[in-house]
Amino acid sequence: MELRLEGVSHHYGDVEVIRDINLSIPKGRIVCIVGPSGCGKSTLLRFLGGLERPTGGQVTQVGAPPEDSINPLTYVFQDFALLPWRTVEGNISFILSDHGVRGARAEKIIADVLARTKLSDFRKALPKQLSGGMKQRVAIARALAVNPAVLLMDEPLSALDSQTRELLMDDLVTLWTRQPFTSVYVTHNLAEAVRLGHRIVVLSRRPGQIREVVEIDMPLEDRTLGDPELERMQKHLWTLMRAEAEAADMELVND
Ligand SMILES: Nc1ncnc2c1ncn2[C@@H]1O[C@H](COP(=O)(O)OP(=O)(O)OP(=O)(O)O)[C@@H](O)[C@H]1O
Repeated sequence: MELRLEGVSHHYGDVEVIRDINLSIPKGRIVCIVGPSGCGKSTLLRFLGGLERPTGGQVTQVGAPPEDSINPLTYVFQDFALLPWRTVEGNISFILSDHGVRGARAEKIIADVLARTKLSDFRKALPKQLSGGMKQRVAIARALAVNPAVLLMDEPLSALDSQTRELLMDDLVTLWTRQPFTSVYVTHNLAEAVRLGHRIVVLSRRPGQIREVVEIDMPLEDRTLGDPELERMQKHLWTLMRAEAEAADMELVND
């Protein structure tokens, strides 16, 4: 299944937040969306997930989700959003049960996603016993458990320290390499974008418009920290964003 945004625009009251976005999210690819604060990244993600409708244009799903997809459009948020009173496996079984998946089928899925996210030894732990990085692994495991057609990630690593971010990026690359998934990944962090994105969409500040779409051909598993080609890409992205970021910063200060 692919997602497409066609001529998408949006106003909140009199405020125009997004203008004429045309974008496709190809199957099996990670599309990163970067841009200054308030340019509409999270709003676009809500449109893609069907949580909100744009005031103009269309969001379309092309093709059917995989037959075994339990929840075709699934989010991962910055704040993990785990249920504190449920264990790691309890957090995953809760979502599965909510979609009618219980018993042996749920057990099999839980064992699989815990193994894929290196959490098998932590299945009985409570969220409060886990580090931030482990909590986000649980949130990723929970999202993968419903086998989404498109995984919608909103700043998933922003609450983590830089070392933990590196580890989680490695994990995401390993997960994708073993079993490619389709994802839209919103981030402020350009290093994350060049590490994880097959396609990077740079938005201008409000109203968010596409300034440039950067494609990176290098396989994800070859993208190592400090790679000169990736650093060059990152610099290019920063050149595009710098003036917009400065203007957005001033706007916030003046608000
Ligand atoms: N429900 C709402 N009602 C009114 N304005 C909103 C609403 N949601 C978002 N906005 C405004 O729309 C603009 C885009 O917001 P959005 O959260 O999508 O931006 P963003 O690029 O994700 O920002 P950030 O990088 O700071 O998270 C912002 O100016 C925001 O204040």
